[in-house]
Amino acid sequence: MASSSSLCTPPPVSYPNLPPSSAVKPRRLRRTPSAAVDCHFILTKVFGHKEFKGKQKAIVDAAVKGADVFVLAPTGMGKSLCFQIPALADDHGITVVVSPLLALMKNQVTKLREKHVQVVALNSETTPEEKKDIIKDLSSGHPASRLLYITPEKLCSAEMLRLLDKVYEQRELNRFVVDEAHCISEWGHDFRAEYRRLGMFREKYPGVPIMALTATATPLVQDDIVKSLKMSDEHLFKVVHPFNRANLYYEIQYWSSPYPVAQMAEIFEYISNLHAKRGRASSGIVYCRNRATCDELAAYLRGKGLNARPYHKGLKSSVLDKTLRDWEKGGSGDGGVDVVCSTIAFGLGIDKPDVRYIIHYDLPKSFEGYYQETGRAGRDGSPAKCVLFYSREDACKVRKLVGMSHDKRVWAADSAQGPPPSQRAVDSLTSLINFAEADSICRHVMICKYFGEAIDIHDEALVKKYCNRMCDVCKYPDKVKRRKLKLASEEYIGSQIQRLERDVRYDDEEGGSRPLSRQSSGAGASVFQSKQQVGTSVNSGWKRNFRDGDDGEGWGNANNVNGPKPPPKIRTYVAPGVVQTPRYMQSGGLKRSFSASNETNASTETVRKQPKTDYASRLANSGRLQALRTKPFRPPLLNTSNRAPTTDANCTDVEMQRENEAADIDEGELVQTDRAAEDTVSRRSSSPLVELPDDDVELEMPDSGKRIGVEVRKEGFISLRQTLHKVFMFGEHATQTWERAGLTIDDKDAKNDILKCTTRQLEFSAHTMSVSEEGYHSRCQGTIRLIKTLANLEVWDHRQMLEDSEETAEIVQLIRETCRARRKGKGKAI
Ligand SMILES: Nc1ncnc2c1ncn2[C@@H]1O[C@H](COP(=O)(O)OP(=O)(O)OP(=O)(O)O)[C@@H](O)[C@H]1O
Repeated sequence: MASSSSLCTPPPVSYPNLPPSSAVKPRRLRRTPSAAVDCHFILTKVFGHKEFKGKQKAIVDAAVKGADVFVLAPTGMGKSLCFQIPALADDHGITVVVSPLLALMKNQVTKLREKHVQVVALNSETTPEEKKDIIKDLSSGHPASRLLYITPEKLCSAEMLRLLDKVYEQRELNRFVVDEAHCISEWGHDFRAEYRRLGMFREKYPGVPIMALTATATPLVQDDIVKSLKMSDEHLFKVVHPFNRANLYYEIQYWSSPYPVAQMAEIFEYISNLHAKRGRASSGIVYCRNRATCDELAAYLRGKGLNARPYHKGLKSSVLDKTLRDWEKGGSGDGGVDVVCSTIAFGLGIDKPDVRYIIHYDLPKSFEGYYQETGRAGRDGSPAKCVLFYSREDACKVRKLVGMSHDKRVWAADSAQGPPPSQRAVDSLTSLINFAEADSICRHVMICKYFGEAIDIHDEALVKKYCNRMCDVCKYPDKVKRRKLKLASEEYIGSQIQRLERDVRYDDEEGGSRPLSRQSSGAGASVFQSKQQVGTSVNSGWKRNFRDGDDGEGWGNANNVNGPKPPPKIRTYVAPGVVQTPRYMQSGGLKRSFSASNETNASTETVRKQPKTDYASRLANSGRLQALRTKPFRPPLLNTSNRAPTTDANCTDVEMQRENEAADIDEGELVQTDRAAEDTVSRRSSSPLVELPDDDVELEMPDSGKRIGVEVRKEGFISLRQTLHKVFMFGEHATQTWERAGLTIDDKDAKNDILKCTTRQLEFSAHTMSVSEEGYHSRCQGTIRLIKTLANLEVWDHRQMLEDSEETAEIVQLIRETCRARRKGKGKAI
C-alpha cells in the first residue's frame, strides 16, 4: 500500500490505475494531462477561486486520470472541490457522492446549484416529483446530472442499483465518492453500519474509480477505509494533509462541577467580551449535548441581548433552515443571528467562513467529534477561538455513556458470535480527556499527534511551528495550571467511577446474560474497570491517566503536583443523568409534599392524603385540568425579565418553543422509531390523561434561588408521570417494556413505586439543569418525548448513535436502576 504519511506521486498512466492482475476492466478512457488545464479553468470559472488550495491540485489531477484517491485533510481545507472539479471535468457522465448527513448534502447541493451545476440529491427529504425526475434521468443511461448526492441507505437499495447498472452499461458512471469516509470504519467515531456495504461497489462496477475523503481518521481508520472500499492497493493515490489549524486558538475552561446557571453566565461573559474586543458582534457556535440545553442557553443569551437561536433535530426543518440562513447572514441585520446553540446536528457541512468562536458547553464523545466541531471555526484563515468547558464530573458521565454503548456492541457481537468490536470509541474519548487534562503540552501538537503525526514535543522550534502561542498552554502556562486546580479531586471522581462500576455491572450480579469474559476484556473494562481492578482503578486508574506525560499522550495534572484536594463540595449521587449540584444539596434539600394525583392545585406546604376518588370526576371538576388536557403542559407564568428583546419579530421564544413542541423530527432510524412510538402511545390512549395513583409525593425543593415555581414543578411532575404511566401501564407493549426494564413480576404497587421514583428523579434533573421556567418546561417536554420512545421496544435493544441516544440511555438506565433497587427491596422508601 502507498505510504500513509506523504503525498504519493500519481500513477504515471492515465488509466486504469488498478492492479493489472485484477479482473477489473477500465470502463472508458480518462482524460489526458490536458485535463489539468481544464480543471484550473473550472476552478476559476465555476467556483470563482484563483488558485488551488493545499494539495487540491495534485488530488484533482490524480482523480481525472482515473486513480483511486484517498484524501485525509483537515477541516476547511476544501475537500469538496477535490471531487466536484473532476466531476465537471469529465465530458459527460455522473459522479455518485455518498454523504452521511442531510445537512451536508443540502449545503453542497445548494452551493452547486447557485453555480448552475446540474446536481441532484436522493435522501429522505427528496420529494416524489424530484425522485421521479432523478429516476427518469438515470434510467435513460445517459444522465444529464453531473453529480448525484445520495445516502448510503438509498444507494444500496435494489432500485438504485438497477438504475446504476444501466448507467454503468452506458459507461456513464464516472466516479464513486465517499465523503466523511471515516463513517465506514468500525474504528471511526461516527460508524454507520450501512457504510460498510459500500465495498460491493468495486465488485459490482469494476473500473469505476473510487475516492474517499475524511477529516478525521487515525492511521488505523485510514487502512480500514481503504480495505473496506476495496480500493486499489498498488495504485492508490493517498494524500494526508497536515492536520494543524494554526489559526485556531484552543482553550480549556476548567470547571469544578457542571452548574448550569454559572456556566451560562460564563458563556455570556465570554461572548460579550469577545464582541467588545472586536468592536462588533461575531459569529459563533455553542455545542451542547442535549437539546434542552440548546433551547435554554439560546433563550438565556437572547435574554441578555445576544442574537442567539437553538438548533437541533427537535426543531422543524423550516425553523432550522431559517436559523441557518439568519446565522449565515449574521446578527447585525434585521433578524440575523450571531450565536447558534446547537447539538452535533449543526456540524458537518457548515461552511461559514467567518465563525470566530466555537464553545463546547460539555465534553464531546470523541476526539474526532471535537476536531470536526472546532473545525467550523476560522475557515477564512483568520484567528478564531475554540473553548471547551471541561469538568471531571462531565467526563465521568460521558465515559459512562460511551462505555454503555460499547458494552452494547460487545453484547451484540457476542450474540451474533462475531468478532468483538473495537475499542475505538472508548479510546477516542480517553484521548480527548487526556487532551483536556493536559496542562503542559501544546494543544495543537496533541491534536496532530492524535491523528498520527510524529512530533517530538521536546523540540521547541518544531512545536512553535505548530503553535505560535495559539493555545492556552503555550500562551498562559501558569494560568492554565492554576485554573486546573478548580477540577474536582481525583478521590471524588474515583468514588464516582466506583459507583459507575457497580451500576454497569448489575446485570452480571443479577445473573444476567451479559458475556462476562468479553465485558472484562473489552473496552468497558478500560472505562469501568472490572471488580478486581476497582481498588486500583479508583486510586491509580485516574491518576495513571492524569499523569504528567512526556509522550504527548499524558494528562499533565496540577492536582498531582499539589497533592490530592478534598472534594470541593459534598454531594449525593442520585442517578445517572441527574446532576445534583452541590449548592442545591447543601441548601438543605427541603422537601415539599403534594398529592401525586393529576390535580395540580394542591397546597404545597402541607402533606395531604386525598381519599381515593374516581379520577374522571375529579378531572371534570378541575377547570385547570381542562386546560391541561388541551394544552398538556406550559408554565403559567413566564419570567418576562428573562425574555428576549428579540430583533426578529417572526421568531420569538414562544414561537420557537411551539415549533419545538410540534417538531417534525428529521431522518434517522431512532427518529423514525420516535415517531412510531409516539403514534403507538397516542393511538392507545384516546384520552390525553391517564389515571395516576393518588398518593403523596415529595419534591426536592432546593433553595437555589431559581424562579421556577412550585406549581410549575408540580405540573412538570404530573406530565412526566402521566407519560411514564401511559408507556409502562397502558402501553401496547407494557409487559415487554417492564421486562426490558428488568422487572418481570406483575406487581402493580411495585410498578407504581418505580414510576413515581423515576418521575421524581427526572423532574429533579429537569429542575437542576434549568435556569428558568421556560428552560424547565423545555426540559420536561424533551424528557416526555424521550419517555414516549420507550414504548418502542427496539429503543431498548438498539440504541442508535444519534444525538438523542444518550439521553434515552440515561432514562433507560435510571429506570433499570430503580427496578433493581425495588427488586432488592430498597425501593420502598420513595
Ligand atoms: N482553492 C480554493 N481557494 C479558495 N477557497 C477555497 C478553495 N477550495 C475551497 N475553498 C473554500 O474553502 C471552504 C471549505 O471547503 P470545504 O467545505 O470543501 O472544506 P472541507 O475540507 O470539506 O471541510 P470540512 O471537512 O470541515 O467539511 C469553502 O468555503 C470553499 O469555498
